[in-house]
Amino acid sequence: MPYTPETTVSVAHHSRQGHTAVLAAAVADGALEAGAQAHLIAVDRIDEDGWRLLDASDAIVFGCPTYMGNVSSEFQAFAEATSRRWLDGAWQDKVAAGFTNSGCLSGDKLQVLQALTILAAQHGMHWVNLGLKPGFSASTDSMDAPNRLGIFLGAGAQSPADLGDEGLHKSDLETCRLLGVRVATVSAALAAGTRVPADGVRAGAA
Ligand SMILES: Cc1cc2nc3c(=O)[nH]c(=O)nc-3n(C[C@H](O)[C@H](O)[C@H](O)COP(=O)(O)O)c2cc1C
Repeated sequence: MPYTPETTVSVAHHSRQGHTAVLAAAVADGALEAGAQAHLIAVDRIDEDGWRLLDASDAIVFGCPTYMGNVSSEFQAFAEATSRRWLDGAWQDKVAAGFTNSGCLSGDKLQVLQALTILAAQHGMHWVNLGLKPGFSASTDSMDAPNRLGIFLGAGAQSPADLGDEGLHKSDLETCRLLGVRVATVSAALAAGTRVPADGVRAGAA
């Protein structure tokens, strides 16, 4: 029986109009399905309990809307507030991943995912990419397939500016759910390789 330790995945997100919050919930759903505990933390309202949850998490998935081709100012305020953790190395070797939503199909989302990747790298975290082939790259493909926008670094989503949550695309919701599954799976594998289980026997041990 393989040793699969329970892991905790926190989704540290900002959302001003609610779209990104729904995507954050999809990431958390995926992590739960894969056997992790999951927490949703709105970074613009984070309190001491929220910081404690992040510090205790095996993985942190960062998410925010794309604003002017970059992370939202609320998310950036959170990123800067993590500098104490950077100083202490508190998030070193945690798993990280990211997602973003924008009004345009592209909207310069890549810049946001790169900013989130660099935040994770500064903390010494292990970045987990999306791990999905593009959903829509041939004339026979469907825009309903996961990763319809063909992004590899993390999950990218798009919702029309004049619509609320109902404007979120089912492909994007599924893409975020699958990111949550992947992060939880990688976190469990990493924990199995580094934590000593109660019975002292790891997967593959004689
Ligand atoms: C200040 C501001 C800047 C924005 N900049 C971009 C942008 O650069 N690219 C884009 O595609 N959409 C842009 N948008 C649209 C948002 O990314 C989009 O509405 C997103 O769904 C908002 O997420 P939220 O509902 O979680 O707040 C911008 C919106 C605002 C309010």
